[in-house]
Formats: sequence, C-alpha cells, structure tokens
Amino acid sequence: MSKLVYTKGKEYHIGVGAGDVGRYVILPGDPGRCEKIAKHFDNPVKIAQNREYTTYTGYLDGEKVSVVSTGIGGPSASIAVEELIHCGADTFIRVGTSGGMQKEVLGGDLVIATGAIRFEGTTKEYAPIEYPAVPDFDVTTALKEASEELGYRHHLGVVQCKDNFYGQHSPDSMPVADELNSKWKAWIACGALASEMESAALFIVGCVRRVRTGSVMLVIANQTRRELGLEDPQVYDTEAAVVTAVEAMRKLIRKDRAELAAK
Ligand SMILES: O=P(O)(O)O[C@H]1O[C@H](CO)[C@@H](O)[C@H]1O
Ligand SMILES: O=c1cc[nH]c(=O)[nH]1
Repeated sequence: MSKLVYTKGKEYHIGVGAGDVGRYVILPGDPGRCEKIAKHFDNPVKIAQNREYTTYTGYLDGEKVSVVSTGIGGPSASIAVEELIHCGADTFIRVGTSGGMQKEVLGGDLVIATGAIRFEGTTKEYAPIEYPAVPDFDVTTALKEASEELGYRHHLGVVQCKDNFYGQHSPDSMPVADELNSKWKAWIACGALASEMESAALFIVGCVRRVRTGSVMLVIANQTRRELGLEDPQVYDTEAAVVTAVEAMRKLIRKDRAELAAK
C-alpha cells in the first residue's frame, strides 16, 4: 500500500509517527478536549498539532497512551484512525458529545454505543451498507463497567451518525426535509438513543482494519424532549465521559496484561 508522508516518518495529516503514540488512543472530536483528557495521564506531552488533529501522549498504569482529536465527521475521523493504525495503535475509545433522541435520555447522561446508524458518507466507501457499524465487545464492556463503577447515569444502545449537523437540528430548512424527518422518526421508533457524527466511521474502520473500537458520549441536550414540551436540561461539561473513557482504557490495559501473562 502506498503511504503519503507529511515529513519524514510522520503521517500526512496527523503529523505523528510510530513511537509518538501508544497502542491505546482516546479520540475526542474537539481538539480543545485533548488537553483536558491528557491531564488524566501520567507525564502527558503535546506531540503534534496539524489541521484538526491535536495529539498528546502520556501513560496510564505505566502503559503508553495517547489522545488525538478527530475533528468533526466521518472523513476526518477515518483519516485519524487509519493514520494512527499506521503508527501501531490498535485500541480506540471515542469521547464525544451527542443529542438525545429517546425522551428518557437526558442532558448530562452518558450514552455508550452498541452500534451506529450509517447515515453518513464515509463508511459507504468502506463497506456495503448492509454491514453493521458495531464496536468491539470488550471495549464496550469496559465502558459499561467503568460508568457503573463511577456511578454515572448511562444508557447502552444504538447511536445515529450523520454528516449534516443542521440536517438534525433544522431538517425543515433542507430540500430533503421529508427524508430527514421520516428517517428520524423511524430511528426513534427503532430505539436509537442519541445522534452524533463519528462512531459509525470509527466502528467500520475498526472492523475493516481489525482493531478495537468503542464510544462514549455525553448527551448535551435532547430535541425530542423539547418537542414534547418536557424539561430539556443542557449540560456541556464532558468530564464524566472523559473519566469513563480513561477508566475503561485502564481496564483494557490491565485485561490485556493479564491475558498476556496467562499465555
Ligand atoms: O463533541 P464531538 O466529539 O465533536 O462530537 C459531536 O459534536 C460535533 C457536532 O457539534 C460532532 O463532532 C459530533 O459527533
Ligand atoms: O445534537 C447534537 C449534539 C452533539 N452532536 C451532534 O451531532 N448532535
């Protein structure tokens, strides 16, 4: 496979190379969330910043771990994951924000994805649409256990991914309003918990490249509740999702070590 090279030994977009990042990587969308996540690592060091991709590397339980922002949407998220795989990473947890879809999914809750609706373009260039976007079972279990132990209100289930943020929030302003509205209604009827933009790409790249992926999202608000005239608490502090992802990563590191030691 041919590889573009940004500077010698560095990946073209993320600007890092083998040895700069750990096997274990936390992936926020927002570059501004990286420093906050890196504060949970031991000895965090800022490694690179290029386009929407900011990278810090540090340690958890003595294991090298990194945080790399993906930017918004499937195209930039898939690039980050592909290039991190080139650098040796194989375990990824997305820490994002999302909008609640079911009325019991409140602002401030966490959503741990068990699957993602592929209403976006990136994954169509990887896999036929019939193939489901699903995370790794062990990563998802680690996220579930971490959120339970930390006592955070959380939900496990399917998330909806799209490319058009304002197609979610102002569907009636779009020429394809009928399609957007009827599908949104169907996804809610099927049980989709929350809407966001990167998990489908992360999960499909994970399946195709045989690496482990998972996602935890803070719910910042819920338009279904607003439409039903219910109270709609709005929460923007992502710390609960960040701590859940960090603790889940610690669990995976310990589990991997125990499995290696038992071999
Ligand atoms: O907060 P992040 O991780 O960026 O995630 C969500 O926020 C952005 C939209 O506001 C999209 O990237 C969406 O997936
Ligand atoms: O409503 C929301 C909130 C965060 N991210 C989204 O994609 N949608």
